[in-house]
Amino acid sequence: MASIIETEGLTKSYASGFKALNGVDLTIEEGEIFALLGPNGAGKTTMISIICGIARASSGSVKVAGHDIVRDYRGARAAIGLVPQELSTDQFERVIDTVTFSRGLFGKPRNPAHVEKILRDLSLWDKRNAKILELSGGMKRRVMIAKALSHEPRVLFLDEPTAGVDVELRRDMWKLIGQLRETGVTIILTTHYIEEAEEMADRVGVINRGELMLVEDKTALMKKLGKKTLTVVLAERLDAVPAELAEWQVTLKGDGQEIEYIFDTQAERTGVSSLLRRLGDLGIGYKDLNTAQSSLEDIFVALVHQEKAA
Ligand SMILES: Nc1ncnc2c1ncn2[C@@H]1O[C@H](COP(=O)(O)OP(=O)(O)OP(=O)(O)O)[C@@H](O)[C@H]1O
Repeated sequence: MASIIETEGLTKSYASGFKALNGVDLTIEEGEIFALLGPNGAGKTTMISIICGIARASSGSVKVAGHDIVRDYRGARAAIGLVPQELSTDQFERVIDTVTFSRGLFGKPRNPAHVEKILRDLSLWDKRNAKILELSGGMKRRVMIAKALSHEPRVLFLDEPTAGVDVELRRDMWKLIGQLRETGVTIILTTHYIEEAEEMADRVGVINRGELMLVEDKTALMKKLGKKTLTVVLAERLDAVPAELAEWQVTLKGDGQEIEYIFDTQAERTGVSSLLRRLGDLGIGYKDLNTAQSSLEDIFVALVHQEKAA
């Protein structure tokens, strides 16, 4: 795969002297969905703003589709569609007009067929003549995406696409992002919702205090850093965890019907077989066993925690 965005040594110090980004090197491959995860104030918006040419880096460089964001701003910017966190569009304007106008801003010739396609893809065609203020929150967000796609960008930035939306709408948005990817658009999203990265992303970058702590393939990351939970479904319920199981630090779940044991998949000894042997020695029978991978959330919390401790 070819890269579509390359940042090198990206650093941003605000006028206050605060360093919001500190030497970020990142390459985004064309066609992938990349999730940038980080706590509040980590530097996500700062990073997007610099890549999109809205803010200037203090040092370092950004290339978008081969165009330097400073020396060839127009070329770089034309390759980018940005869906900002906040809705920013004239409330009294009609849907079709605002999308058509956005396209014009990039100097692209009128293309009603393209605008129609976007509106249809985003299920906004029936609402094309509605004023923005007449739309639901979810529709307004989709209008923002339609605007960002109006000039046929190769990369779409979504800054917290589902912040503050209900679960159903969030799922719709995920589906939509998946469909957009099918069209070949590279998608970069920032999010606080780990499940969003887990659900959507091909690769994940974790940023904290202006530094990119890791960039990794999502599944590899979950495997590498993840822990697993073993649930032992007991033949008979227990009132308490027997003292003989203390070394595994198991917990009793499901009203005493299950024992839960968390283990490190990478450890030389996971403790699983010794735990099962001990259960056998104690005459504790079980009906079923299952294991589950821990979530990206656990990984993320552990990472940020580790860094704080350091
Ligand atoms: N114009 C500015 N002047 C000074 N400091 C700023 C400015 N803009 C952002 N910052 C600081 O830079 C840091 C990174 O902010 P940024 O908005 O990039 O974080 P974020 O990761 O997007 O956070 P959130 O998830 O809360 O949106 C924060 O500490 C913020 O206070």
